Amino acid sequence: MDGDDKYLLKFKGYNFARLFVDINFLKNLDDFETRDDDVFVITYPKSGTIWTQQILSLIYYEGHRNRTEIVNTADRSPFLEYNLHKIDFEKRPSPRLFASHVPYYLAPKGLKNKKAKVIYVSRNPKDVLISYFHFSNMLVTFEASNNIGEFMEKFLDGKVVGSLWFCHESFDHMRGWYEHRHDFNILFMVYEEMKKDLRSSVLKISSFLEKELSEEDLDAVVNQAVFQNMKVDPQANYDSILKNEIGLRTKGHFLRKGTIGDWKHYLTVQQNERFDRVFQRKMKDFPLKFIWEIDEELDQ
Ligand SMILES: Nc1ncnc2c1ncn2[C@@H]1O[C@H](COP(=O)(O)OS(=O)(=O)O)[C@@H](OP(=O)(O)O)[C@H]1O
Repeated sequence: MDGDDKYLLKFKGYNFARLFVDINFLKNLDDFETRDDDVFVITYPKSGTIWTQQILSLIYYEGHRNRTEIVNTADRSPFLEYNLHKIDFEKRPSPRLFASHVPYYLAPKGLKNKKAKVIYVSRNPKDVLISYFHFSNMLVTFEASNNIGEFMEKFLDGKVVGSLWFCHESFDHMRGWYEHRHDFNILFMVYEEMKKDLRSSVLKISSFLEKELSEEDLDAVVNQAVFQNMKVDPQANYDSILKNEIGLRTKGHFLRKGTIGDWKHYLTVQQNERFDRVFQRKMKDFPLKFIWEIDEELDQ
């Protein structure tokens, strides 16, 4: 364990957000008791976590879909390792929904019984970078950077919460989960595909969860998971948590832009080329092809 960073806590090679994490919980994470009907949304930070949490909560809770129960998504689908509201996970009724940023090798070993479900969401790392830059500068609990270039170097070095997006030996996020996919009951989702066709994405998720939705329910899920609606929904937008529980350094929102290709507005030609070089070097033998270059601006 690494002890000298104000913001990062390195545990077994992976950087956690020091101010939100309970080290004793981490030490026992391996043996965390999973249930066969648990569902975990797993992501590298800024890849569509709260979006997928919202979709799961809408699929599982009728009272969320029809808005008869007012419960924050953060409490319906809490973070495993960042248990802000000190929820007693053992006392939660099944099925339990969780979100997590852990790499595959730190996931509770119970997930390897392939009963509990994992939904892994990935996003174009350039958009992750831009989203993460804004998020880190906005919150008092993350280290701020003076500019994108400075943040990019931390990101490429894995000196951020979540460590490396890229592949580097075993300490990477995306490759680890992908290469060990046969050990888990896992569905891979891609932010850009969700953005392009939310309805099909919700159907894909509900089918993986073996939760059949009526047309009316499907409409309700899609409608409440659309960016513009989530952004103004206090149950879903985390605004209150950021402002009242975490603390803002500058004004902003969790649901910032929710677009594809925002990196094009921020990275210089040189920064983009450097990013591409690192990407090509580290991902050259990665078998998945990504569809990140959807020009969403044309669709809006
Ligand atoms: N409904 C919907 N549609 C499209 N995009 C959405 C949606 N909900 C959240 N978001 C965007 O996801 C980004 C936040 O990622 P995470 O939820 O993974 O963040 S975190 O890791 O949990 O902190 C953040 O991306 P940026 O807007 O690019 O910063 C959010 O706006």
